[in-house]
Amino acid sequence: MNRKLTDLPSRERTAAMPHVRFFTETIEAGGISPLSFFEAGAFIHDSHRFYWENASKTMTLVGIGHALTLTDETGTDRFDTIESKWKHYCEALIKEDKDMDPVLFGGFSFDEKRSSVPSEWENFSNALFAVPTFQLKIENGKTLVAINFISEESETALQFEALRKQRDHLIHMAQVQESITIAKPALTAMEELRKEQYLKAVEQITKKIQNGEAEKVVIARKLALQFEQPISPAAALHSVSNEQRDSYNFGLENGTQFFFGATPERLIEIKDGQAFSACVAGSIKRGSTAEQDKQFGDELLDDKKNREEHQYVVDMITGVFDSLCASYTTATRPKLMKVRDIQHLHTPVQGQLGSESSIFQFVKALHPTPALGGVPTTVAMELIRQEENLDRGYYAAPVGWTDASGNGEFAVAIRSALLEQDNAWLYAGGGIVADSDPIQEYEETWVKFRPMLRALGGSLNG
Ligand SMILES: C=C(O[C@@H]1C=C(C(=O)O)C=C[C@H]1O)C(=O)O
Ligand SMILES: [Mg+2]
Repeated sequence: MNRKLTDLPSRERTAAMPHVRFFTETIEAGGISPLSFFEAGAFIHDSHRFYWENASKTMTLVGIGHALTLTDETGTDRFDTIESKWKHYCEALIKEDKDMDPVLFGGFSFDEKRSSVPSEWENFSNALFAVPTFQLKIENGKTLVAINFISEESETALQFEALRKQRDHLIHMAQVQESITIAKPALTAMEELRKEQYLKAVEQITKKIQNGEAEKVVIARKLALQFEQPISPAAALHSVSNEQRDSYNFGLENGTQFFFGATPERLIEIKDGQAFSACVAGSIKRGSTAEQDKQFGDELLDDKKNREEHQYVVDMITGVFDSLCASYTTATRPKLMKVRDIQHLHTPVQGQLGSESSIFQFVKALHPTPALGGVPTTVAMELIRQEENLDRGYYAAPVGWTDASGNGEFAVAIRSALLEQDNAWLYAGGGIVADSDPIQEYEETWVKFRPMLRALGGSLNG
């Protein structure tokens, strides 16, 4: 019998949850691909899985099942609420040195004020986080699998033993699995939802900015796709993971729905006392030859409208770092970030954590940056609600993970889609400033739809 399971904590862990114990047990497991593990997870916990691959491809995380689910419906307090609940559970964690840290994975909705009009996002709370029952992590050439288990009962040995059997079964299935079904079912319909309203919104916002009501506002739109057959979450992830080698590739399963994407935009990473963020705003398409690609890139670096879109983001993110970090550094001018389908202006920001700061405090202070909201933030949010009139759900919102040591990373969930069986909704937007043009913005959204259209097998318009 495992020592940890009989070793009752000698003190009450927390006032709020006196009897809770949080067990974790890690083993090393060779020869598993993360996607096979994710797919094998469907036999155990279809409906509760997640996937995360960071942009530098140094770390992959997969979660199967929920050892703990944290949701929150309150508006502005949701970051604090999730953080304090998570901290309570971390105090009850019983862990040995060989065990990896359990992770809490999930996301927040873009807007804490959700529209009362029903949408495809109805089943997503303002915050939806979970500690997976089975956690796979691949990092530094090591594949680790953990069981996480939270219980209020005093006798847990039998339950834990049952979880070990499930874990072994899961690992076995992932190891023997033939390759994942990657066929892309035929697209049977694609609808541009409220295209005219989108064009009108961009025009209206541009006027309002010219009148001095705001400086920048991001406006988005959506596509609805229908396929001949259901697309499995594993197949969708297989595509993005192969096609988008420089992005954060993520997936969050919620019942029969799967929110996934390939985003180039880091919101915040906390690693060993350091904080890293990225200003990503200002866009141009990739060229079809190396020469043309460079020409487009140079054009973007010199473009007044795009530099303005970008600068608002730099000002805001450096402001947050100024208040939450002991010290920080940033480049004086943007560089180019090139991902498969698009190039962006990019300014990294890095700082030394202040004593009171935490990853959730950064998420709270940063979201929404003017890359997805606008300037001033509250005015921009009101204008988005009025003019865009779209339930963004988790599109453009923070999605990511944190662990019991306070490390973690959140990306901004753009270049994303919500998949449900044979239906998918795709979202894309752009930063509107005083000299924006509706048709050019419309074309920019087509470039931003490309990663998800490519992944799902839709036509690459625009
Ligand atoms: C809004 C999106 O992307 C954002 C808007 C950009 C722009 O307008 O240039 C660029 C990157 C992101 O900050 C999106 O991809 O949907
Ligand atoms: Mg733009």
